[in-house]
Amino acid sequence: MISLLALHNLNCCDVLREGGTSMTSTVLQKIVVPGWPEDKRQLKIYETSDDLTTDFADYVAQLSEQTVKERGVFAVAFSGGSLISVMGRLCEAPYNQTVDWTKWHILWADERVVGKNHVDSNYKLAKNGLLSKVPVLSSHVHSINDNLTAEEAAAEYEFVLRQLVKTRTVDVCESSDCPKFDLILLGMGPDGHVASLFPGHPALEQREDWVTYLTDSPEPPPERITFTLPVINSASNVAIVVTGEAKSMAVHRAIDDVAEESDAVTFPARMVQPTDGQLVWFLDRSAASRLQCAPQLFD
Ligand SMILES: O=C1O[C@H](COP(=O)(O)O)[C@@H](O)[C@H](O)[C@H]1O
Repeated sequence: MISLLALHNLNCCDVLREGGTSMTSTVLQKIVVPGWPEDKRQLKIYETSDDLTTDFADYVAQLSEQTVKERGVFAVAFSGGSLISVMGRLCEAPYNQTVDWTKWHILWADERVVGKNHVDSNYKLAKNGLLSKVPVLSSHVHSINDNLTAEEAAAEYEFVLRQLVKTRTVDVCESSDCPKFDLILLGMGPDGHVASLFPGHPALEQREDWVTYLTDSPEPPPERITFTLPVINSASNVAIVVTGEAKSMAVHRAIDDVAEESDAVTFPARMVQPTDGQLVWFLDRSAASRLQCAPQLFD
């Protein structure tokens, strides 16, 4: 694994190069960025997608174990897209045996307003790719009601979330009064969208509701619901998983200090900044290939 402990607002980077002896014999590099607490923001870059999926599975399994010890449950929000195939490693040994799946409560950070059997359903993707292969309790899987309009589905999903917060199945963030998920898992589109928060879309500005809706998503299908930024940024842990060269420019705009000034407040992935929680970016080498904060990786 090539690992960077790198944070936003990079001015100068103190680069430590260490000999790595992981299973794939890659080199470990750390970029320590002044001004950012190392324990709050991490950027991890992997030589191969296999390295990434294994380390990501370790990360999720460790958070699950630690949170179940502390709270008795693990409240996690999934996204759809390529993230689910990365999560596939969790269905394999040792994770399928060692993770306490019965303590997981699963919601979706975003969902397409289509039937649960529809090819575009994020629920269906997760069910086929993970949930049908591990002993998660069906009563702990909180998917949207697919018989409603997008507006109704968002309102009902927020109601479900409020009930889970009342019972502290999902914790509460004291400072924002928002749900405080133990872990929110995000992918990122080539345009920088996370969950279904797209650049320039009013849903990105929503600060009141926990769950909002779109009927004009720039990417099909048009009708979606999504967690709002305050909910994402209130989580204890947020992971953003990005692979492939096609997203390298978006990765650069989301992370590098040289990104356009306006990106700081309009580029969705860059706006994921947990207030008190921890953020980890998981990138493969291709996705990281335009990162200016780490050119030495690609010498
Ligand atoms: O539309 C969506 O896209 C993003 C990114 O998907 P990816 O396949 O490019 O990784 C995804 O995270 C989100 O859940 C989904 O609804």
